[in-house]
Amino acid sequence: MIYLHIAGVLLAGGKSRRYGSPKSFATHKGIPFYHYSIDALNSMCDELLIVTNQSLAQTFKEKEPNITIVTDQDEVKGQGPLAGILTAMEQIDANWFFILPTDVPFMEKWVVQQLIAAIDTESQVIIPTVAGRDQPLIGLYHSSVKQTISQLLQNEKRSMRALFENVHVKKITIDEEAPFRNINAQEDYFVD
Ligand SMILES: Nc1nc2c(ncn2[C@@H]2O[C@H](COP(=O)(O)OP(=O)(O)OP(=O)(O)O)[C@@H](O)[C@H]2O)c(=O)[nH]1
Repeated sequence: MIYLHIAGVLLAGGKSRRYGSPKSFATHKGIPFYHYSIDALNSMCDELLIVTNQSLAQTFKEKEPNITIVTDQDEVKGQGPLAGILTAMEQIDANWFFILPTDVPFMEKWVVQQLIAAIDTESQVIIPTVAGRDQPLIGLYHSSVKQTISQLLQNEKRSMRALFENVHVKKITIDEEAPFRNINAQEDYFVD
């Protein structure tokens, strides 16, 4: 078996316009939303990285002194999730990058485990499909997609769809929907 170095990456550089205040630090059961993603990645990954923006970086540093915190690279700053993924790939030398967004407070470790178990030699991106919808911000990105992301952003193509048209994507169907609930606006957050 070949040893794979997997970096866990929290994407937390968004603006939370719809939510109205930084989603990362909103709480579920007294714990900040972002921490559920960190918990799911921790122990499944060889190292952790938080990619955020200038206005949140200091708070993350205070809350997580043992995790490396970076902000989007200047050339791609604020260009959305692909900017965060590219920044992580420039920062860390890993085979795979497990990406999670900051706004999935019902995320669970088994999701991370299941996707890592799907790693093979052909795929470059491995994402879940849940209730018929792809979840592009929850999944594994191989280091070989870095150049493609860089080129897309240089051409101001920021969508995950544009990336998926250019790389080998493997989709894993997952039946349980609960861990994938993401919170965009205040009304999205409720506890059953
Ligand atoms: N590093 C980084 N992460 C981002 C960027 N844009 C969005 N994200 C993250 O990607 C995930 C999904 O973001 P969205 O909810 O679509 O966008 P958002 O900016 O956080 O929220 P809205 O302003 O309401 O659209 C979240 O975890 C964001 O923090 C970015 O430019 N850089």
